[in-house]
Amino acid sequence: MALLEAHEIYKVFGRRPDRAVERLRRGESREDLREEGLTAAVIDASFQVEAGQIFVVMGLSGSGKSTLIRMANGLLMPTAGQMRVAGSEVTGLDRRGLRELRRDRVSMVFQHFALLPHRTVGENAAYALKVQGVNRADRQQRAERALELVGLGGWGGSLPGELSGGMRQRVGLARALASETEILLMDEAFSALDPLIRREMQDQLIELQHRLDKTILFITHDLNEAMRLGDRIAMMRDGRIVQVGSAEQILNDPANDYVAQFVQDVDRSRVLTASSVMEPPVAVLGGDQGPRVAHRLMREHQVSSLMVVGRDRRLRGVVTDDATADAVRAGRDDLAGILQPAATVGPDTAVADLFAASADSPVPLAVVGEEDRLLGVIPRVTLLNALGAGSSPDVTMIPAPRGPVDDERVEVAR
Ligand SMILES: Nc1ncnc2c1ncn2[C@@H]1O[C@H](COP(=O)(O)OP(=O)(O)OP(=O)(O)O)[C@@H](O)[C@H]1O
Repeated sequence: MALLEAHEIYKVFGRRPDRAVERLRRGESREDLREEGLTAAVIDASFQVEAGQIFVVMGLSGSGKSTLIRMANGLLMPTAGQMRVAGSEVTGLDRRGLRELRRDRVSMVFQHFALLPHRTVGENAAYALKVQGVNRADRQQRAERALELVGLGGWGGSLPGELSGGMRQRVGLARALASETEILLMDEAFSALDPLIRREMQDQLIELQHRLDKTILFITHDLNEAMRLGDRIAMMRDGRIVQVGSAEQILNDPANDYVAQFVQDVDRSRVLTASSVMEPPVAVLGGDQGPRVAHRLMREHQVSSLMVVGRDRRLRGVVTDDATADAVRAGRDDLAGILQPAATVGPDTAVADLFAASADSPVPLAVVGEEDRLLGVIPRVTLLNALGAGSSPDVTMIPAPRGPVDDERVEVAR
């Protein structure tokens, strides 16, 4: 079940917003309403965030992102539609329910969170806990733990003025983490930072998310940030969500011209991963097969190398046609001596890093999952195409087969 779910949400600012929603539902446009001084900030937005995901809402200024995220913790109430957080409907909560929601379930990090300048970093990190009435010893302990998580262990006694911008942002993050809620809302949290520090914070957030398994709703107007962080991304335009998908889906299959135009300058080679350019191997060789079978398979499939997997599907290495032909001529009946180690990458390796990983090897790159199980191969030609992926829109995209190599292909070799 989704941990956070928005269902057909509308938010209209201005007089008689309910009637405005009816008009929008009947097909009137945002501009029609604007002429009358009404702002349709969010229009018919639906999405689901699964537990443990980073869900990014991305859009230009004024597209409705902040309004949307504020409805996830009840800072704003939808004009129509439902927002459900951890099974409870935010719209239906009274003041006390909302207080509990913000205390126990959802904390928020802002772009410019006001650190209290005369309070120490530790007191700032513990601030939300103090407001919640957590006792002093507990809040100190939780704040210290949170500061350590963001790399500020030992800074608790300093004043905010003694910290750099990036460090202050970490205090804001620590403040949210100290609440120990399962959901974090982050509104342009890194937008005020220098590019290098921003990247560092993004890396740290990804790392923290892996470690703490938080569910994060992250707002940004920066597409590269969205692509780096988002397990899923909702693209907003003029109050509407125009596409929801993974970075790869949005790059490879933009829902409309607007999204296509938006993503055209993205460095694809950094966003696309090995799993999006790999292909299933035409055939693989069982580890207990000999050079004869290898030779026949390579001829049949007109390939010059074969990946060799054990019965457990783990990659054992690769054999080439030259070596195999020699072994057949020499009358050998096992692969010993001709099996070479294959160059391998994980499915999440960025396309930009594939070429280095191939170590200039003439055989395809093997993509392996957990325990070295073969997921697919990336032929040289794809690698060369993918190298130009940063600049060329027509990089070869091959649908990613997920999971292990299918049985049929392994059987060929047996
Ligand atoms: N309290 C409000 N009263 C009236 N209009 C509002 C209010 N809050 C937001 N709006 C309007 O709603 C629209 C969406 O604003 P919102 O702040 O959600 O967009 P955004 O995508 O977060 O943009 P930004 O990145 O600039 O904050 C804008 O036209 C904004 O002017």
